[in-house]
Amino acid sequence: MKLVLASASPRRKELLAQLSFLSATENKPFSFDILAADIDESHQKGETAANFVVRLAKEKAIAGLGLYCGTDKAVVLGSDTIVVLGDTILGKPVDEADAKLMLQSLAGKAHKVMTAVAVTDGEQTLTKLITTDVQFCAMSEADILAYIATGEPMDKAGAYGIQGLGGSFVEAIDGSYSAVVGLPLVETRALLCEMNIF
Ligand SMILES: Cc1cn([C@H]2C[C@H](O)[C@@H](COP(=O)(O)OP(=O)(O)OP(=O)(O)O)O2)c(=O)[nH]c1=O
Repeated sequence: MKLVLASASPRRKELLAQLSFLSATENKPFSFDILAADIDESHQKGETAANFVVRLAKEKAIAGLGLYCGTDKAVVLGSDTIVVLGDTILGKPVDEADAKLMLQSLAGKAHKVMTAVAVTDGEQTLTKLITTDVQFCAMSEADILAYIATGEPMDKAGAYGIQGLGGSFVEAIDGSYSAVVGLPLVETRALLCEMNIF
């Protein structure tokens, strides 16, 4: 059985590699292939944030299985992360002005980070949704501009990375740190166990 990560995210690659060292069935880390599954990530009218993020994770896994060309049977993992502030869903900023608006809206407030993981082998598709509460400290305009100037916000949901410089603005977190970074370790490991990867 081949494990395939359907993701272009370097964070997801690192987190899955971390899990691979805990493989109980063999005395060596399991290997996995990586491919980028490009899907339409637009939100559908009326769709809840939870349904949206789970749907995207599933679509990435299923699209990844369609792209996989190997001869072994594959289990493909897809994941998606969004930031939810009240009724507003924040994905990745489209440009710096968008990043500024996102950070201004998050500053001094609490929001939720939702990460969904899906694994599929073509016969069964399993999903998990993890929601984490994150409290941001107040940010001045200068803080926001300085942070955007580092470039870090641009490829991240909500325009920040808790694992990087953005961690300086995170006052408190209640939930899964790895899920905020992009791949919840405990739940992903459980899904991979269910698919007999561990
Ligand atoms: C909130 C937050 C998000 N992120 C990242 C995780 C995801 O990579 C990204 C959200 O975008 P996603 O669309 O979930 O993922 P992606 O486009 O980077 O990768 P792929 O779809 O190919 O798997 O934001 C952080 O790295 N740190 C954080 O603190």
